[in-house]
Amino acid sequence: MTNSSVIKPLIVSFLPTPLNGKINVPGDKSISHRALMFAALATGESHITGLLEGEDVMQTAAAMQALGAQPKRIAEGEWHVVGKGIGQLTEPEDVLNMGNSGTSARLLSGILASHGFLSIMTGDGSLRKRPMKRVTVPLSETGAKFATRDGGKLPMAIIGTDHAKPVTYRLPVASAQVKSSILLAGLNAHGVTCVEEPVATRDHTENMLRHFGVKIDVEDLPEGGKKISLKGPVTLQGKDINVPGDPSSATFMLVAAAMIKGSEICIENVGLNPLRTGAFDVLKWMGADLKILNERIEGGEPVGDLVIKAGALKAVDVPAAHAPSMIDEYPILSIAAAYATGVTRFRGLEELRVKESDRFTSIVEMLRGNGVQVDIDGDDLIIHGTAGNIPGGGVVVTHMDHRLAMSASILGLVAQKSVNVDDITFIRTSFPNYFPLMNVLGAKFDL
Ligand SMILES: O=C(O)C1=C[C@@H](OP(=O)(O)O)[C@@H](O)[C@H](O)C1
Ligand SMILES: C=C(OP(=O)(O)O)C(=O)O
Repeated sequence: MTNSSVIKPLIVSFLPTPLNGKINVPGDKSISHRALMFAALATGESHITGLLEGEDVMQTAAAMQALGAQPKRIAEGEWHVVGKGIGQLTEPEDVLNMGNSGTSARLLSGILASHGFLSIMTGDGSLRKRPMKRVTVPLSETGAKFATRDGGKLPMAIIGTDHAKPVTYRLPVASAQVKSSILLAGLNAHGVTCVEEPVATRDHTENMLRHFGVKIDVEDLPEGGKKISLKGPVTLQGKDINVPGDPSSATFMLVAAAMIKGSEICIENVGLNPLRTGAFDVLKWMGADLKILNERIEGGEPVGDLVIKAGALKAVDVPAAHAPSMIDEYPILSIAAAYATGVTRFRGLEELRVKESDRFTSIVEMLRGNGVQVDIDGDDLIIHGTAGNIPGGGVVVTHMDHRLAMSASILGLVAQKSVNVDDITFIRTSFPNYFPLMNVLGAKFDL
């Protein structure tokens, strides 16, 4: 199901008792999407463990199946994929529905650009508002043709080509989805595909392509950022992949435990790719007692266990350059900032406007609607901390945005008056067992 027909509101009240315990969060969403896509493009079979079975990733699985690969669920989080090989996907019989998932839509567009058949892609009411031109413009240089609604929105028709030309492109926005989309088109293009990113973004595509046996060159640019190139066409060899816990999901629990007096929790086996852990730095800058234990490398990605204890939080000034490494964490960090003492400034948040909702505006509405003063200065958010006294008492409109819904639920646990979250259904897109896990820690959500 992609369009939520049933809306589920939730009223959340102050939690007077601490959070405690040890949990594992589900697999990383970014890595899970890539694991299914790359396994489908590989020659041979791949075995995936720890796969996130949230709705977004399940849309990717369904799309790869519709394109002729055979992803099969064996047990919880354990999947077996029979790949088709590069250039060997087959024309889908029906529209590919990407649901709420920008990553599925953008990355798959790249794959489809260099396959010589027609595909039609759509998404839910949130995804149909999100910009696709950021991928269709560079991907058109392969020779593929794109027809979109309303100047660059889904639904979109893609006429791919078996004779894709390699693209050279400098990203105008810091986006791992755009970077990945171009690199994936390059897998079946003849010649060198080259992407320059002015600021480094998550590099799971690069890491996992290497894991599947693709030679990929990454250079640091003298002015900052990176240049990534690969020479196509390539062959991917089926592999085993173990997906680490999602650091973006873990951050919800970390922020809750940092704020709720007397709490101490441990989250095991969390991905610690340095291009994903900006929020952990920010929590430490805010004075949170956060420790990373048992750091190790698993399946080419760093992982570790996170231990956090509640304590006083202070305001922070987060530079724009930090945004790509914590881009999905601003909604929950905005709650930490509202709870902290002092005035926090988050700089350079323009990319927040094109997520599942316009998160820039959604955050402002969530906080102001619950008695927190927020100022806006261009693309910067300025949050006036309440020193632990968030008034609450408001309604949070979540706009089909899972991260807004989870953030609002945590706001309710620490606010003085109950918070009414208008719809929690979209949480299933990235974190299906969010409420049960929070309740294991002692959150007492009444669903
Ligand atoms: O590549 C990815 O897996 C993602 C990249 C980010 O999007 P952008 O590339 O649009 O910044 C992030 O917000 C999204 O949740 C996942
Ligand atoms: C932005 C997100 O995902 P996507 O772009 O894949 O919809 C997210 O999970 O916060």
